[in-house]
Amino acid sequence: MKTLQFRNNDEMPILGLGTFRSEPNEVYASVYEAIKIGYRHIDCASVYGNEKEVGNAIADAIKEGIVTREDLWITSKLWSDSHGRENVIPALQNTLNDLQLEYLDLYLIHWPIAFKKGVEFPKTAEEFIPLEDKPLTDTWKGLEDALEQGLTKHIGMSNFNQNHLIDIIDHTKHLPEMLQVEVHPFLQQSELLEFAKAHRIHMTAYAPIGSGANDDDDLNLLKNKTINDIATANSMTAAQVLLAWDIQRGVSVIPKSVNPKRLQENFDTIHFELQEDDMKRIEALDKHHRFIDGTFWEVENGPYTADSIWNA
Ligand SMILES: NC(=O)C1=CN([C@@H]2O[C@H](COP(=O)(O)OP(=O)(O)OC[C@H]3O[C@@H](n4cnc5c(N)ncnc54)[C@H](OP(=O)(O)O)[C@@H]3O)[C@@H](O)[C@H]2O)C=CC1
Ligand SMILES: O=C1CO[C@H](CO)[C@@H](O)[C@@H]1O
Repeated sequence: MKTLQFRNNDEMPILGLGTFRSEPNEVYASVYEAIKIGYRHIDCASVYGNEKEVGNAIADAIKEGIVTREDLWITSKLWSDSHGRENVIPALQNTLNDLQLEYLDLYLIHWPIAFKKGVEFPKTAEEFIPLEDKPLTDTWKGLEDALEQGLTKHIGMSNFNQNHLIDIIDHTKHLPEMLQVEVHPFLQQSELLEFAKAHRIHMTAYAPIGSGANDDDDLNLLKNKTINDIATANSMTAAQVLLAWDIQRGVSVIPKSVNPKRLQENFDTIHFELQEDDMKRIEALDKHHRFIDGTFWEVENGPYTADSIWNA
């Protein structure tokens, strides 16, 4: 499998498994089956509420000799109620306990937003903490502590824009190595990708096949005519075209599925390559549309609107 190479020569499989909205009662089978298929990269987060079940699947796969810990690349993310240098390692320890691991391969700050301890999603303005009081640079120091203590091999961030990144890059001892953001043909993030590449920061695409959104046919990536025409011409499925497009741009993908057939279908993308013409046709589809639009951060008289988060 193609990999992304890190500064110390560690390699992350470019295709991994997502676990958001994989219910605790279905995520065990999804992760276990994925590992049997050949997935070696799993994307987790404490806020997904299923890390214990993910951990059970990983532990069983290791116990049964299907993989070793070293074969796997495990990513997790710091939730926003644990920003601040002193809160990072305790939060990471909880994740490690749940996942039954001694170390992560990659730990990310999930959002450039801080709120009070124990809050899952703020419902009032008072539950947020202004970044002036909990600067991202301070939280980043907590990730650096975790790195130096060997609790994670790499550190990075998610949902950060260029300004957030510059803030960290300008003040850090250990440079970030990964930026996880929403990427797909309707939100190509080309400028951010160029910026990241220029700073030797890899990019991972979340929601690479549209995050299950299917209310509006015009915004359904899997039903898009161009994607389906390319799929038919190349004996691929629409999902495989979407994943192959990211991979060919050097962007890692972490499609979520709890369905064995779709897990296999997504994994099989590694055998396909798109022609330059097809890449160009997909380039023309950008609509700057977000499936994870950040509206869930909007509360009455609160500090954020969806737009302000992306443009801060
Ligand atoms: N950092 C962040 O803020 C975020 C990170 N993420 C991460 O990225 C991962 C991927 O994003 P996610 O939002 O889950 O969305 P995806 O783009 O991976 O889409 C998942 C949806 O597509 C369905 N699906 C999977 N494979 C296929 C296929 N081959 N054909 C048709 N439908 C398919 C799944 O259903 P089924 O399971 O039934 O197959 C599910 O409904 C997450 O799971 C999470 O790990 C996601 C959002 C935000
Ligand atoms: O990873 C994620 C999945 O979606 C959540 C919203 O429901 C986000 O908070 C988060 O970024």
